[in-house]
Amino acid sequence: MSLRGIRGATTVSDNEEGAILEATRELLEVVVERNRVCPEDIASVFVTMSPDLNATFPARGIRTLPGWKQVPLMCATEVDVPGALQKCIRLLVLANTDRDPSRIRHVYLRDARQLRPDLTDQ
Ligand SMILES: C=C(O[C@@H]1C=C(C(=O)O)C=C[C@H]1O)C(=O)O
Repeated sequence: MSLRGIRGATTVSDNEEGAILEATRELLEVVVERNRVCPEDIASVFVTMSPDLNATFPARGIRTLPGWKQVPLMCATEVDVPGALQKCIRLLVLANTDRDPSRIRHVYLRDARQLRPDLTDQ
C-alpha cells in the first residue's frame, strides 16, 4: 500500500448551501467509486472552493456520508487567479492504495472538465 493523491473538481451553478454540499458529495463518491477506495483507506481530504463560493463549508457534505465522520477534512479558498473557472469545488484525496499511479483516476465533472482535458474520461 502507498499513499497516493487523487484529484477531483466540479462546478455548481449557484453559491447555495445545498448545491455545494450535493456537488461535493457527488464528486467524492465518483472519486471513491472509480478508484475503488473506501473511507478506511483515506488519510485526509483537502477541499478548495473558488472565492465566489462561501455559502457553506464543503467538508460538511463529506462528513454526512456514511463512514466518513473520522476522516480529517480541511477546506480553503482557491487562489483567486483572474479569469479562473468560477463556482468550482476542488478535492485532493490522499488514499492508501495498491494502485499504480498510472491507474489513479482523477475526476473532473461538469464545467470543471475544461480544467484538465487530458484527464477527463480516462
Ligand atoms: C487547474 C486546476 O486548478 C488549479 C491548478 C492546479 C494545477 O495547476 O495543477 C491544481 C489545482 C488548482 O489550484 C485544477 O483543479 O486542476
